[in-house]
Amino acid sequence: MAAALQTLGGGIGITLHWIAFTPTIEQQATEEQKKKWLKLAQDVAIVGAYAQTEMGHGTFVRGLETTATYDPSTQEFVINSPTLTSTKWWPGGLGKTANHATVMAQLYTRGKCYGPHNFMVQIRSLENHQPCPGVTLGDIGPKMESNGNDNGFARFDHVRIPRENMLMKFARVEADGTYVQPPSSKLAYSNMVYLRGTFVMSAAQALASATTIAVRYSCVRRQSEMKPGEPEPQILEYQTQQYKLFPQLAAAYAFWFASWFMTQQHGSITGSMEKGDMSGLAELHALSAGLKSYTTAVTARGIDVCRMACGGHGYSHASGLPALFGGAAALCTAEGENTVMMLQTARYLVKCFAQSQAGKRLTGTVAYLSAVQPSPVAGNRNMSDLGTLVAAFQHRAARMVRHAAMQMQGEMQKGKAREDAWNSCSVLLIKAAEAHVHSFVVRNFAETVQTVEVDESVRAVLTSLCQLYSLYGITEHAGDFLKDGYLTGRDIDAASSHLSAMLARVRPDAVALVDAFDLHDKILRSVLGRYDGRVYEHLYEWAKKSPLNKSEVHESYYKYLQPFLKSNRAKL
Ligand SMILES: CCCCCCCC/C=C\CCCC(=O)SCCNC(=O)CCNC(=O)[C@H](O)C(C)(C)COP(=O)(O)OP(=O)(O)OC[C@H]1O[C@@H](n2cnc3c(N)ncnc32)[C@H](O)[C@@H]1OP(=O)(O)O
Ligand SMILES: Cc1cc2nc3c(=O)[nH]c(=O)nc-3n(C[C@H](O)[C@H](O)[C@H](O)COP(=O)(O)OP(=O)(O)OC[C@H]3O[C@@H](n4cnc5c(N)ncnc54)[C@H](O)[C@@H]3O)c2cc1C
Repeated sequence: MAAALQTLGGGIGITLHWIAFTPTIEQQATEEQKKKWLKLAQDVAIVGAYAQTEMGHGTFVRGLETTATYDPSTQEFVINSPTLTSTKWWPGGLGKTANHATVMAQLYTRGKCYGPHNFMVQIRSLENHQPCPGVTLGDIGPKMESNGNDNGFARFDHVRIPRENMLMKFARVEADGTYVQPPSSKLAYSNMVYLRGTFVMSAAQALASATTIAVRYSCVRRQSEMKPGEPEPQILEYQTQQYKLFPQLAAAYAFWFASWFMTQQHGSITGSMEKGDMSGLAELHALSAGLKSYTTAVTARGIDVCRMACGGHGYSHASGLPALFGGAAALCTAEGENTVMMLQTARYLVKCFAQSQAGKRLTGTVAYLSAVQPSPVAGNRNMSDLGTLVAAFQHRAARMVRHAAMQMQGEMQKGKAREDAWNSCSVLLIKAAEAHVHSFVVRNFAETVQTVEVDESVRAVLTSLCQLYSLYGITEHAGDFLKDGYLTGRDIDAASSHLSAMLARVRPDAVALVDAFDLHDKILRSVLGRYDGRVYEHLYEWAKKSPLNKSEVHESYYKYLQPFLKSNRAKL
């Protein structure tokens, strides 16, 4: 049933039921509430949306305007949309599919506001799917991509729900209206941390799909003459084509491994939180926010590189690449806009740097900030050694975090308020946070290829891929490594030479590396990326099925072109 709904498309969007609505019940409902709603959601006996974003606020959750006001006389919450901008706007499935929603609203009780909390609201009748009394629903209209998903809007006109519909695992409102504090006010945001973590795998899978399509097509496509008189080569023989595709292929593996770490971290830290230990929440938030931002941004850019590497046919929907790009572009905005998320990571790094300056030994993903020497030790480094490459990325990140933090401290010493100093250093802060996440991805990639249980021949290929990913990062951001002399120009030249060698070394395994993603044609939905490589036959068949080809002479000829041609000819 769920699969059927999933593929129904055309105005039916059940994705968010699975990735946001159901996990919110799992993470924010009490055991009692889970008994009431979780199985209904898991069996798709109800279909839900995660209704947090409003027309006027998506990023600034504390600025949301929807209200949930507790009425102790009836022990109900009154859900209301007080302004036009408080209209819930964007939630997937909200327009036409969902009959329930978890609604994020400002909680008021006894005349005081306690900030955003989640509430379960039935929005459509289970009998006839009509909107419930006081609820106005609709679709927000065509989008860049994913138009099968009915991202919708909702307005609430003093809709009453039982007190028990507030998801009360962390915070509670008693029958008399007493508010009971949660261990952390940010626990109401916990499902966003979870979802951001899943975006890392979504990015990896999207980049894996795009590189599968582009690498396979680059073995089918023959074009031009590499040597006069010789047959047209596979375009994958061109070094420029390898330089376009193999770093994206390496990034797909890097992000795949990063998502393994993210999943493990999320499970471990939320497990500790279940026992009351909140100490890991800040690192989990910073890591999920930074990884989500970094991997989705690189993925969206990488998919477009793959699209361009396929020439004209890459621009056709037959390739599957425009749709992949549109989906990946959504990942850059949804679940926390990328800039805002990277600034959250920067906020955590500045805090950790200050702790390190005060003598605290840092642990976890920021441990290197304590360990890295501020003064560079230039010298002829072995740029093919993974340890050397990891150390270079950590040095770069530590230097940039230190620079941004010191810049901010300097602004405040000149008398600027902290918020103003933050804003005037935020570009530096973003770059430092990106360097931090990049160094994490490189280190995690290197540790994974060195420890994963695979045949040694496979380890050798993965090691080459990790070297390629790291060397590409160093050459693309050479200035960051040269700035304090940690790497020399000779090191950068060596990195470029090794990168060229890695392109040639990965070439023989490129098809095997994309086949290893094991993406069925039905998932890839790409004529160019077909497993059987029969691109041209299927491209022609695909085009013939275009709606425009239903008639030999399209009706637009008779309506527009014919009279236009006629009147132009009459003037000759
Ligand atoms: C190719 C595949 C195609 C698939 C296509 C799919 C398309 C996408 C599918 C749909 C999914 C999308 C669903 C959604 O978008 S749901 C809505 C998502 N919305 C957001 O993510 C909102 C983002 N904004 C926020 O999270 C917050 O407003 C904020 C930006 C983090 C700011 O919060 P706040 O103002 O409260 O906090 P401060 O910045 O002042 O920081 C205060 C301290 O709180 C800590 N903090 C913040 N957030 C968290 C958290 N989540 N967990 C833990 N701690 C948190 C922060 O670190 C500060 O701590 P400090 O100690 O420094 O004070
Ligand atoms: C495909 C898709 C699906 C979605 N699904 C859902 C869903 O199911 N449920 C749901 O609730 N929401 C959903 N959303 C909404 C999404 O969560 C928001 O769009 C997202 O959080 C961004 O918020 P915003 O739209 O307010 O952007 P804004 O924050 O208005 O972004 C505009 C610009 O302002 C900048 N900016 C904002 N704040 C700051 C700051 N503090 N510092 C620096 N720059 C800043 C941003 O960087 C950005 O450049 C979806 C969105 C999309 C595109």
